[in-house]
Parts: sequence; C-alpha cells; structure tokens
Amino acid sequence: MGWPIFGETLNFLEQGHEFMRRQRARYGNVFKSHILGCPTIISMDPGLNRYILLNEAKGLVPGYPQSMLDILGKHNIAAVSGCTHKQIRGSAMLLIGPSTVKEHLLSKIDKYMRLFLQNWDAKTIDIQEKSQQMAFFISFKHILEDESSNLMYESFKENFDKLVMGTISLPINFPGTSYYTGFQARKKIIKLLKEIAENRRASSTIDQDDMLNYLLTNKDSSYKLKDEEIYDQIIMILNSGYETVSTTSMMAVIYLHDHPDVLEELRDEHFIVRQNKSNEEPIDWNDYKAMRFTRAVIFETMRLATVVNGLLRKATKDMGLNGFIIPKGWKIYAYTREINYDPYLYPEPFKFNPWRWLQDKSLESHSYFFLFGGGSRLCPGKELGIVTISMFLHYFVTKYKWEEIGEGRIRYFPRVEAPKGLHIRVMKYQ
Ligand code: HEM
Repeated sequence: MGWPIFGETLNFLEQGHEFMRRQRARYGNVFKSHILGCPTIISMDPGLNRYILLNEAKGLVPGYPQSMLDILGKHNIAAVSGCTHKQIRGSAMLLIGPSTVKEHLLSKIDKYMRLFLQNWDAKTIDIQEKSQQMAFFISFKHILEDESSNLMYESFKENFDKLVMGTISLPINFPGTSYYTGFQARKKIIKLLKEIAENRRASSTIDQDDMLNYLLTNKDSSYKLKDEEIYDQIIMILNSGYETVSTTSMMAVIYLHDHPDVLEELRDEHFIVRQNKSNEEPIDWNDYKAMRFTRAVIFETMRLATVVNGLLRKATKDMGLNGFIIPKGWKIYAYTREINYDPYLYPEPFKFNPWRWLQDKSLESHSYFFLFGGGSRLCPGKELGIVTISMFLHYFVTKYKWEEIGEGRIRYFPRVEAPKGLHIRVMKYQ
C-alpha cells in the first residue's frame, strides 16, 4: 500500500502502465494499492472487470474523485445512481442518443465542422489544440446554437478550460489552486447559463432548436429536469465528449500520417461519398453509414492509443469479489487497457491495422469490448462521438494534406496528450 497518506500515487503517476504490469507480475491480476488518496483495488482481470461494470446494482457505483464530482455538480450523471441515474440518463439519451444524432445533430455537425475547418490551407497548426477547440465548438453549437456571439463563446471556453483542469486536481479549496479556480469557473458557467435561460423565458424566444431550449421546454420529454439539473446536464455534455473526441481525433491524424496506405483507403472512401454531391451538399445518415472504413480507423485509434485506460468504481458496502472481501468505501479501478493489446483478440496488437475491424465483425461486440464502458453506464454518446470524429476526418482528408513539423512527443499516462503540442503544416489537397 506504499507510504502513509501518499500511498503509491507517485509510482502510479510516474510509471503508469509499467507500475501496473510490475504489480501484476508480483501479485496477480487483482491487487490492492493506495492511489490518489484512496485505498484501491486494481483489477486487470477482463472477466472481473466485466462483472464490475455489469453489477452497479450490487453496490459498485461510480467512484470518480471528489474534485470531479464537486466541479461537475451533484446532479451530474457520474454522481448519481439508482432511480436518479435512470432519470438523468434517460434525459441524456434523448439529447445525445443515436436517434437524435440521426434526426437532428448530424446536419448541425456537418454545418459547423465545415465552418471550423475553413482556411487551414498553408498554415502551421497545433493539431492537439485544434482538435480540442473542435470538440468544444461542436458541443457548444449543439447546446447554444444562436447565442454564440464571439464574446459569449470565448467566455464559455475560457471558463470551461479552467473547469476541466479543476476536475483532475486535488480538492484543496484555496485561492490559486486548480480546484478553487475550477470551482469558480463552474460558478461562472452556471451564471451565464442562468442569464441565457432567463432571457429566453422572458422574451419567449423558446423556439430555438438547441439543447438548452429542449431542456427548458421539456419538449416531448418524460424526463423533466429542474433548472439546476439542466445546468449540470449541460456541463456533462460539454465535458464528456471533450477529451475523448479531441484525443481520438488528434491520434487519428498521427496514425494516418504514419500509415499512408490507411490514409489512401480512407480518402478513397470519402471521395466516393462526395462523388455525386456538390461542394455545399451536406453529409446525410446514409453517407455516414457508408463510412465503414472510417469507423474502423476510429476504433483502431481508440484501441491502440487507449484513450480510456480504465473505469473507477466504489464499493457501497463490504462485498466479496474473486474470493476477497472489498471493504465498504474502497475504490475499485477496473483497468481495461490491457485487453486492447490481447494478441488473441487483436493479432499483432501493436500494429495499427484498421482492416481487422472489417475482417472480424464480432470485435465491436465481444464481451470485453470496453472502449465505451459497459453495463448500465455504457457511453450514451458513443454514436455522437463517432459521428463527430467521422465528420472531422471527412472534411480534413478531403480538403487537406499535412506533414508533421518537429517531433511532437506523445505521453500515454495518466492521459493521452502531447505535452508540447503537435504541430503540423497543412496544405490544400488537390
Ligand atoms: C468517442 C469518444 C468517446 C469515448 C471513447 C467515450 C467513452 C466512455 C466510457 C468508457 C464511458 C463509461 C464511463 C464509466 O463507466 O464510468 C462513457 C460514459 C459516458 N459518456 Fe462517453 N465516450 C465518448 C464520447 C462521448 C460523447 C460525445 C458524449 C456526450 C456528449 C459522451 C457522454 C457520456 C456520458 C454522459 C457517460 C456516462 C453514462 C452514465 O454514467 O450512465 N461520451 N463514455
């Protein structure tokens, strides 16, 4: 369990996956540690991880850090369980689920993705920064489509960046700490949302077709939310699709650059989709469904880069797992990363090979497919995320070619990022 208070946190953060592998070699697939301030059971056992994700009802609720829960709000989906979770998740499914993506969101993503990717020709950009801006811009347009004056947008973005930093900080509420700054940013975002909601109600401009209005009017919804639940739901939408979508987009650009054969096949797929369309014509649902290779590229990127390392749970009572008793209150880290490199599931696991997803259709549905979690917490934004990244790739590869400038090093733990950014030179694709 390491040192008093600090436990093994330093080894965990510094050595990352190596720390996990070393502990597994010593103690087996399931072992205990003390990380990030909590006694924690770490499971690298795929069967047990599946059991953990599928059995929230037995007392295995989400166990995300206190700073994250405080800053994302007490009505945030990760902070609630049981009936309240069903209510918040039901509302989320109506906002971001596959049928809403098909009926409403795809056309907006198309419109704003084109706008976002305009005028990149002959520029050197940091693709990490750009993909983060892209993920935020698209979510923002879903939530507040017509409110997006530059000032309003900048203010949201600035506060949202601080909020995100706060969610991954130690919960020390003192001016100057990331937690304090993140919490203040949350307050500012709520204040802005309140003002907009009040203005819309007062001027009865409640007919705008965006998520805030949908929530304010409870249109056709059996999941009616109170105002403070609405604000937390909006913060959830901004936050949940941010890092996952932006990191996958950035990593896809890197892998495509390093694998010209994959890029060529991807481009072919997108030019076929555009074949009978004018430049202005948007992508529709059938076009998206035809992007089978693109979907494979996205899954292969998520697998190889392991955008999500694992999922945190907490035992709400003493419980038996694999012959051990897990004391009430302990965290459980279902470390799902290793399954991505299992040679039985993915032959030559360290090779970037999107074709594997087309050759073996069952890869998307096997029992240990955890890229989007599992059980009652399976990602409700899965299709939205894939559509967003597909549209980004569509306009990026059909409009541009690019080359990397310098060596942007990627760090894979505790999150996938390029600490100094990742610079590319973008040119028009003729
Ligand atoms: C494409 C990239 C994405 C990946 C890899 C991803 C991955 C995941 C994973 C692994 C979980 C499970 C968390 C857990 O069990 O503790 C999850 C949950 C969730 N995701 Fe995603 N996600 C993605 C995109 C999105 C988007 C775009 C949204 C919405 C805007 C979203 C909204 C959510 C929500 C609300 C939950 C919590 C569900 C619940 O607790 O019931 N995700 N996601």
